[in-house]
Amino acid sequence: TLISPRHDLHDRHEDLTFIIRQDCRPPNQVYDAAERYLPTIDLINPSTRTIQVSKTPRQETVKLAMESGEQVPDTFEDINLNWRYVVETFRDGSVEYRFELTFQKKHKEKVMSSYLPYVVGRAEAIKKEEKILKLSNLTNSSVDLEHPATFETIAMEPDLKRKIMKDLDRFVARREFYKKVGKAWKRGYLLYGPPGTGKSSLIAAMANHLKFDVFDLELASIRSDSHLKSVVLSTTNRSILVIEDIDCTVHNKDNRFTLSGLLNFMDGLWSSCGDERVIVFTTNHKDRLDPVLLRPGRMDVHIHMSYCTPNAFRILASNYLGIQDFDSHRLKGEIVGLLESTKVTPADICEDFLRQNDDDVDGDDDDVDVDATLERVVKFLKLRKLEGANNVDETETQEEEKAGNGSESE
Ligand SMILES: Nc1ncnc2c1ncn2[C@@H]1O[C@H](COP(=O)(O)OP(=O)(O)OP(=O)(O)O)[C@@H](O)[C@H]1O
Repeated sequence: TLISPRHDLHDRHEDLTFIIRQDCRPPNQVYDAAERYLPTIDLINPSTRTIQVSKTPRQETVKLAMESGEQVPDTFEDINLNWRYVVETFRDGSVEYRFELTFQKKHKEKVMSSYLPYVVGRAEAIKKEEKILKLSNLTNSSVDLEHPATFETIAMEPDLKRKIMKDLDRFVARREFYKKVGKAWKRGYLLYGPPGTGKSSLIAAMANHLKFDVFDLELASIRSDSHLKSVVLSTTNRSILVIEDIDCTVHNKDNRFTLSGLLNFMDGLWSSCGDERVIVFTTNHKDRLDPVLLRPGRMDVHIHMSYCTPNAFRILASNYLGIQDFDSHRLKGEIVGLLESTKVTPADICEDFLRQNDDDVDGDDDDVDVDATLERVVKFLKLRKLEGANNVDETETQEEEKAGNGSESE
């Protein structure tokens, strides 16, 4: 129906409503902020009829959220505001999610310049406190990252672990430094090592440590520079961008990416993504990467994820079997010797430990027979050694090194 302008002018409204739609690319920050902020004001008021309640296994408390059609009042300084949440399904099956924020028109300026920035700021602060992180593969909507790996549970050399945590902490604390030296506030990591050594677990531990979201950037689905740009723009600051298996990308069958295409991609990635980003590349074969990819500035820190070392084994034994005093166990020497001469990944060890639990017919995980378990581990390692006859070469230890000649400005 056409409404005549005259009619419209006579129809005066004291109230104004902002429509805040959920947009995916780039995301509507105000929508995301409202989603986080509103549960912090009392969602249940005299007019509330229904409310969403949820809790994931890792959340400590039950979370409330507005249900479609429900309203929540808020006050800011002397302004009364009303939030309404609407989910609308259209004939073509598409669904629109939106917040409607209504207030007296005369407060328009203040709402724009003070209230909405306040809401966005509060949401940012809440996000930093939240333990639940988002994991997104950039093609589907994001899901909560429920990966439980933390630096405490991850099995790797304690020294390397400390170095990585220190590097991450220093990176997030150095906004001013990056600004001063005119460097983009980003940090690139290359995680390399055989499958099952914990590259994905380390990424989750990094995200849990920094409380950053994780975006999995599937290189194979990138069609062009502009597509890359729009995908990268849809990711948020304070996030980890993951590009897995970069070696496969250059060497895959249909040759989708030439080396120069990949270099363009990486440079585009650095220049188009926002501040406070960690970019993680993973590969199972660092030796297959062209050295130009390893140039400083593209990947600042290289982390070798190695086969299971005795130190890593200690951590897994403590996590999975509750063994705190592995060093005083009679089988320690034999296990350490086998680990040092056998290529077995932490994932293999985890699997073997889980098998022990499965064999526990009482289903009583707390009551692990340590002796029997470690004896079985010895058997497993011996079998592995025989099967492979592929002993670890001397250089295969976990290490951390700076890219190139360490030219990163400090
Ligand atoms: N270093 C580790 N510390 C703790 N758990 C580990 C470690 N490495 C592997 N695991 C266990 O093995 C499983 C598989 O490991 P993960 O997926 O992290 O390895 P990956 O190196 O990323 O392998 P891929 O290259 O195949 O993706 C994990 O879910 C975790 O349970």
